[in-house]
Amino acid sequence: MTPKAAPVRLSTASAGFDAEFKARLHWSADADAAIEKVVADILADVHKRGDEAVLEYTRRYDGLGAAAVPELELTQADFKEAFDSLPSAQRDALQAAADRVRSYHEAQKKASGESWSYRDVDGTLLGQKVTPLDRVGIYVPGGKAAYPSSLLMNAIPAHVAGVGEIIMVVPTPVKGSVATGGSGGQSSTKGERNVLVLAAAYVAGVTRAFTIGGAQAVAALAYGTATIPAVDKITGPGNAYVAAAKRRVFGTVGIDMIAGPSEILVLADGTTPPDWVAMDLFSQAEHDELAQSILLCPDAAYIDRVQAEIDRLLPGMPRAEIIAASLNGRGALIHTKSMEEACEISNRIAPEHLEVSSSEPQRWEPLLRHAGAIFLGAFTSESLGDYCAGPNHVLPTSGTARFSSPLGVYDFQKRSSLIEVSEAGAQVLGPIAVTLAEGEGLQAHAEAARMRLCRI
Ligand SMILES: NC(=O)c1ccc[n+]([C@@H]2O[C@H](COP(=O)([O-])OP(=O)(O)OC[C@H]3O[C@@H](n4cnc5c(N)ncnc54)[C@H](O)[C@@H]3O)[C@@H](O)[C@H]2O)c1
Ligand SMILES: N[C@H](CO)Cc1c[nH]c[nH+]1
Ligand SMILES: [Zn+2]
Repeated sequence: MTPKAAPVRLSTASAGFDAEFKARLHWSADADAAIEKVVADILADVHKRGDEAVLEYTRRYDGLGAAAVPELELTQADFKEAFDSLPSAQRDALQAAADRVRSYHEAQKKASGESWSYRDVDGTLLGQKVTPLDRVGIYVPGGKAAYPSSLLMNAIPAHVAGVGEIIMVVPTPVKGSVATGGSGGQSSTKGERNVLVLAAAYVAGVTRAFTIGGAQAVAALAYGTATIPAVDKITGPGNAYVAAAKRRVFGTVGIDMIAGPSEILVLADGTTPPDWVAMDLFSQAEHDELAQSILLCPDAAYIDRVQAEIDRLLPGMPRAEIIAASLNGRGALIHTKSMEEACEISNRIAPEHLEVSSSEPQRWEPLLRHAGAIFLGAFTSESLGDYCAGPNHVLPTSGTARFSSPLGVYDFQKRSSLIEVSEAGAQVLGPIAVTLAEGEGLQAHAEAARMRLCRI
């Protein structure tokens, strides 16, 4: 029997609203002690024993047996074969999505990812040199579902940035292994390779790829092994083991972010068909029992209609159990006094995805300050952004949109300041530096500046 999904109903007019709202707001990324221990041990072991440890954990958690890590490497021929084997509709869709994601990120690079400089009147040059990372690792999740779209969202901006080598890791668990929800049964040499993921690697231009996952894959990328090259930065989403491992290797390598469960917030003025809104709430709820779907609306009768559509549509959903668990555990339908108040609450939540499901989206957009991605108007379903609109779908979650941004070309670049002081410029800057250096008691600094004075 299909479970019932009844997200909590809240009203900003009720006295207890603030407390109820806070209680279910953000997923806590607080360390789960058991996961932390497992991950710390895996990282230390891979650091010490390299390939041997990677093989052992891949057998234990993904049920995938191999005699040596090179057997776990996918080849360019595997990618091409997968691409060629796709039905033309899938091939075209993959290519179309990749083209749009590439165009968007090329525009992003043009707007904010180029070197720049200027000269003072005395000829001193100041600027910033932007360079791509040499080698990055992208984590493509593969435990419970396959994510070719996430592969495109990581590899394409890396490519556009000009990254030299893109090393992909993707688990290909054997059915019944721990990663697929089993208890880790028999090991086999045949994992579940997803054809669309391999084809996406072909379309996006991945350099090398290994069928490993979890903390052992993050460790291999961070520390390097005899077979797997160490990278400069690891990007991409993953489960709690992947997130804990990324947090721990930060410093040895860069990371993009720690992405928590998916979130969607729909800000509705009551003009969108309510079944569209119900399905949009489902679209993120179906990712994970811990995903969060919230509706904010000033029209109580409309909220009733959305709940009626939730009841009508849920039984037809293949992932109804997950959707119901997510909506019951973390969902909310919130009645606000006005759209203005709804915008204010949305800013407090700072959701990963924010849909402005309104006939006047441009009226509300200026009021919205914190969100990973903002989807304007009834036709802009969040799912279009997940696959093919163009912007990146790897976004800050759990309120971190207050201070961080979508994955982008800038995550695959770094910046160096450029300073070329002319002889005349040294006469202007020198006395300032001398005074400040002497104030700090740093004589060598002062002398270095002074030596360059008075030559003209
Ligand atoms: N934010 C985004 O853009 C985005 C996109 C796609 C997926 N996701 C999320 O990424 C996550 C993917 O999770 P997943 O599990 O399907 O795949 P995954 O690849 O992240 O994790 C699978 C790996 O976890 C490890 N593992 C599993 N159970 C373990 C255990 N008991 N002990 C030690 N290691 C263990 C295994 O090594 C396995 O290879 C989901 O939460 C999904 O919603 C997010
Ligand atoms: N919505 C997810 C990010 O929160 C990305 C995704 C991949 N496939 C479908 N959706
Ligand atoms: Zn999604």
